[in-house]
Amino acid sequence: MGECVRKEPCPCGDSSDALQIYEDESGFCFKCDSYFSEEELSGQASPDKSKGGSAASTITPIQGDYIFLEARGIQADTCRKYGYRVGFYEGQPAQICDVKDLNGNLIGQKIRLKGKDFRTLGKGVVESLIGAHLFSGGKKIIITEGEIDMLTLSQVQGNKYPVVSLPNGVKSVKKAIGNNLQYLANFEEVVLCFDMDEPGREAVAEAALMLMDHNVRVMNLPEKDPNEMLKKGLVQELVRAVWNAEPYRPDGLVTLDSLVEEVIKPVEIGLDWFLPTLTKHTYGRRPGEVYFFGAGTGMGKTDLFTQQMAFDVETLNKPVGVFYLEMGTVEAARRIAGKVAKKTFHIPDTGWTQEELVETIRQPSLKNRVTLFDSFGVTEWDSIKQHIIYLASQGVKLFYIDHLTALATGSEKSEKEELERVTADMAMLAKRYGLILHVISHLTTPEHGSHEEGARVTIRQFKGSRAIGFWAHFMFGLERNQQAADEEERQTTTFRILKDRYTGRAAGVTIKLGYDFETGLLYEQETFTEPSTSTEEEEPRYAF
Ligand SMILES: Nc1ncnc2c1ncn2[C@@H]1O[C@H](COP(=O)(O)OP(=O)(O)OP(=O)(O)O)[C@@H](O)[C@H]1O
Repeated sequence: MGECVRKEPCPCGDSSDALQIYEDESGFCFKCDSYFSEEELSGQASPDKSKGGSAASTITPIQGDYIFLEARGIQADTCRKYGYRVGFYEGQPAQICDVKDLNGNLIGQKIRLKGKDFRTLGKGVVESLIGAHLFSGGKKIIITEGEIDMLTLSQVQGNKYPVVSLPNGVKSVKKAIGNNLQYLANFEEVVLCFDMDEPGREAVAEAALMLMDHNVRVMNLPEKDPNEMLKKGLVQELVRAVWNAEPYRPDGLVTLDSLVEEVIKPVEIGLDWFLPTLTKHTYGRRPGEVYFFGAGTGMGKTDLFTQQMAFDVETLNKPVGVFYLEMGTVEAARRIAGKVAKKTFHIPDTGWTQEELVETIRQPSLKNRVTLFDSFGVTEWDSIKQHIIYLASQGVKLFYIDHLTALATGSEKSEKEELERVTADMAMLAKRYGLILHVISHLTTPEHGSHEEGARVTIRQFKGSRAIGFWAHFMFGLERNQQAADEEERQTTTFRILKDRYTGRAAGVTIKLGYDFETGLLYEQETFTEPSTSTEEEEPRYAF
């Protein structure tokens, strides 16, 4: 570089002799803080920013007029303040916004053509914050996603307070904010006001991470963006949103304070089981929970499931999704109808008539509320999960899956690994969509005796017990001695609560169930009866 040999006007457009030319014909401008090589000054190359300073542009600015942007509700004065004009670009009507560096030198322009077609003139634009040259520091600065929102927020505050825009929407957040961290440190608060959509929220998280050393606040709007609010006349609400901007907090963290309203509501009782004693001990079934049932073979797991879903559709009026992976849909439908009609429609010659079957199966409560999965041999969890998500989108919240063990076959992973994956995924699915999943699991052989002859069911006998034990909200076991000499004993099932995550109190509770061959129904042998509550208000239930 060497000595300054003369002074000249800078290409940044400053007319004074701010550009010092050195012996090697390179130069430095004290106005725009830019270094220019000899080639740049002789017009052969663009400025080298690595040597410090910003890249003053040599673009030929597009001209235009400052007018009232009627469709947006933006006044001409606001446009003038930010250099936002209406003119023509390449023969098309265009909105043109000047982009200046912090010294006020024009470095480029943003052009908005019809149909959200944006053009950028000038290289440094993507690293700048539009409008930043207007504000050197202060209490707070708002950063918007685009120029129109910037103009909107400035205008609703009387064009008195700092508002700047990302140069190229949310995709420019990294460069524009990363390049202006020092500038933003001149403000006590940085308020982010990006669009209220997924990309906007992601950009907030990205910006907040870069602005960790700054005091970051985030605006929340009832509409998609500030200009939408201005167009709807929600000016006061918009100004209020500026003042109500909240400190940035990553998703997933909530203060107790923000939960107070929810917490003080009465605790809700879940959906009833068909077994009153079970409802009493579990406080019902809650959205987001997964229940696992284990028993030996032929013990009545599917039967119990079928009775529960018949209760759901008939008594609770709730739709159900049925995933019986080892039973045909026709047989499953007959069994569900049987539970509703108290007839064993799946067994011939048990005293039911064809008319009864037809009448039952055509009941609106049944035909409209039961959706069965026709597996065609498909037992992959990922496919079944998609069907569950689809049904959830149609309003089905109660699902019955018989059985988990079938879902773990056919995977490249070991059965244990696959069971762990599927079980964890089920729990996430239930939580995410607020579903209730009832899942049957097979058992390993007990150390002593046999399940089919009444051996006790324990948690560790469930196939995939580690994962099930971890993710299940409740685990239940069914025990019955199918070989007992006494007929009543053969039919009596001990329903055992093995795990209770909700209160911990029900674990160890057993309920004796009898089985009526005529109706094909399970029933509690000693039903728990609630003391009379006729004078009390009804307990709140999950709106489900
Ligand atoms: N307590 C009971 N007493 C007598 N029979 C019962 C009892 N519970 C269910 N059953 C009958 O036993 C048969 C087998 O029941 P279910 O298919 O429900 O058993 P499961 O445990 O699901 O069998 P699997 O291990 O084969 O899946 C059914 O016909 C059912 O109606």
